[in-house]
Amino acid sequence: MAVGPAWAAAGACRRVLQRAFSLHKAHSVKNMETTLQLVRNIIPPLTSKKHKGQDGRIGIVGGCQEYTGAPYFAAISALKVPFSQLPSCSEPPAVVQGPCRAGPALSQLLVLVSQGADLSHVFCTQEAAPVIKSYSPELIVHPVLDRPSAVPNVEEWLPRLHALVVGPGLGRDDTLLENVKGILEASKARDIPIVIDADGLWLVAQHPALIQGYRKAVLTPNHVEFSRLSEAVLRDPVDGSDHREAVRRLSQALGNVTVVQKGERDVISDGEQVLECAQEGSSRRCGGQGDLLSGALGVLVHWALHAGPEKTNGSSPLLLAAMGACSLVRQCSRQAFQKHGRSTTTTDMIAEVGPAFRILFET
Ligand SMILES: NC(=O)C1=CN([C@@H]2O[C@H](COP(=O)(O)OP(=O)(O)OC[C@H]3O[C@@H](n4cnc5c(N)ncnc54)[C@H](OP(=O)(O)O)[C@@H]3O)[C@@H](O)[C@H]2O)[C@@H](O)CC1
Ligand SMILES: Nc1ncnc2c1ncn2[C@@H]1O[C@H](COP(=O)(O)OP(=O)(O)OP(=O)(O)O)[C@@H](O)[C@H]1O
Ligand SMILES: [Mg+2]
Repeated sequence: MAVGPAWAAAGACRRVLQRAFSLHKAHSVKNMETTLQLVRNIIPPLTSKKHKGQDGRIGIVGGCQEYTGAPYFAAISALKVPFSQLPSCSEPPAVVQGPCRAGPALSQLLVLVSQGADLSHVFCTQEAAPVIKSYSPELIVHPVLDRPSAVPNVEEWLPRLHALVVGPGLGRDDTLLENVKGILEASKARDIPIVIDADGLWLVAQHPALIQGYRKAVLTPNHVEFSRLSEAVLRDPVDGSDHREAVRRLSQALGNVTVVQKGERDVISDGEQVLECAQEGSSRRCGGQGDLLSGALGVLVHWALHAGPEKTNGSSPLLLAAMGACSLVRQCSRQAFQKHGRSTTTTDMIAEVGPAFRILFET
């Protein structure tokens, strides 16, 4: 075989590409670390002065006859995202022997730790409610979504909710979707941050005006949901060769609604900036990981908007929240996979939320 100039040129080209890739990688890692530092800023401090519910009451709109797991995963992950800025000691909270900073007494500290991230409400159909309740006594479950009075029933709770996650396990029944339209309108009127996932994205693809220009919305499409949305909104097929530009375009076309495209790397944009989350996760692709992301994101969106510009240093709060939630889920996936390998399920990942949070945000 002739090994001549063509081979040498190919080698040189490969080296240039490798170098470019590693530079890009190093740059992304640096950017990610800078962004994660800002994410740490938005996490509310743990104090004994706060009351239950003050750091996040999250509502999940979803759960029907077929899907009860998805709203449970979203709600329990919202509940498990812990308060941060715990005592500056290395032990995990479960084994904290006493307050490490002058502050709350041990009993108070343990109460606060065990509260996790306050309260999670699930608004689901009547059939789904007892099932979801039976998964966890910690969730507050409202069997209202298929009632004619669904919208006013949910509206009653809106003044007490800090963020809404719409879509996990919602299904595509027309009556339910019609009710969810009303819930979205009512939530927007109250300026409540909204994370939209799964069948909520199906609804948005049918009616993009529902969310158009609402700057407190974050959409979290997977690969298929992203294509569906892009085709509905941009009316042309997705350019698979440039994920970053595709996500930026969709966000911009929706009036700068934040979009998180989940995948091998998560691509996040508010129509202006584009971030990538390349936190190491795992190759295990069990169902429910996206639900974990949407629930955690509900909490982080609230924290980010609440933190104020001095904490976010001019960055978009929703981009920071998205970067935080994506990193957290991928870290959970990595840790769960280290323990359970191919048998990892989303339940194993939920058990990692606390430890993963500490590794990412409390170091
Ligand atoms: N335990 C529970 O209760 C859970 C309930 N869930 C709930 O289910 C509802 C429907 O949600 P969904 O994600 O299954 O949506 P949908 O549009 O029907 O797509 C399905 C098809 O799309 C494809 N596909 C998917 N991803 C892809 C990818 N990355 N790359 C390529 N293809 C991909 C794939 O097609 P296939 O490979 O089978 O041809 C798949 O079959 C929703 O309410 C959700 O919350 C889930 O949250 C999970 C846990
Ligand atoms: N190829 C991949 N490699 C590593 N991580 C991935 C990959 N694809 C998705 N993820 C991660 O898995 C999580 C869920 O993304 P996924 O695309 O599975 O969502 P989903 O399809 O909506 O999940 P669900 O089953 O909950 O509906 C995200 O945090 C994402 O970063
Ligand atoms: Mg999903």
